[in-house]
Amino acid sequence: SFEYRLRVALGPGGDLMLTSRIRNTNADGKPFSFTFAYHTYFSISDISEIRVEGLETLDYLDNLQDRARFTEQGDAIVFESELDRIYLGTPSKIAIIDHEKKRTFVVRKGGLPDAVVWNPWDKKAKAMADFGDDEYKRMVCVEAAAIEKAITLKPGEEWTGKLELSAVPSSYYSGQLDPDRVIQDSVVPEDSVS
Ligand SMILES: O=P(O)(O)OC[C@H]1O[C@@H](O)[C@H](O)[C@@H](O)[C@@H]1O
Repeated sequence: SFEYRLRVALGPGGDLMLTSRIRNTNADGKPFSFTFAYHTYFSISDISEIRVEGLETLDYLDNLQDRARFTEQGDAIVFESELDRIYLGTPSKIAIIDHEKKRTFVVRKGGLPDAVVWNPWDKKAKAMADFGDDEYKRMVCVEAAAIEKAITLKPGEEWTGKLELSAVPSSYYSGQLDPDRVIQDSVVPEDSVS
């Protein structure tokens, strides 16, 4: 058995912080193992136009190919068909850049080494009962996760997994891959950036 506690905090600027704590409450001395993902869906202008940055050059398991392992080759993730991947050993910040809406979502995480990126595209969207046929065009799912290596807790041990989501106004400058810079540069006029 286990105890799960979720702390939800909304910051003054609208940032959302989720803190999950899971404790093994087994009385019989047995360990408890689990995998974890915050299934966060982001509202975007157009799935064909956005980029996900921060996962380039990383290895991923492809859920559409029996979790075969590949290495990301692009300088950002772009979407042109169904995609369902588990990126491994990811940095603590990932950016979802929506040029059309001039908005960047920044995902910050702790205790969660992996990141799932998912969009069902048209065929799977049609097959899902709780998902509109066209809704895949305006969403992307980026999940802070611990999947490749299950977390194992001894009795009494506790694990903490944190997620922080923020939306910042932004223009996308080609080649700007660091989410830190996206935040800092978001107020800099476009013509002052080389
Ligand atoms: O409907 P949910 O629980 O948000 O899950 C959606 C997707 O979540 C992802 O984590 C999975 O990799 C996908 O295969 C799955 O379809």
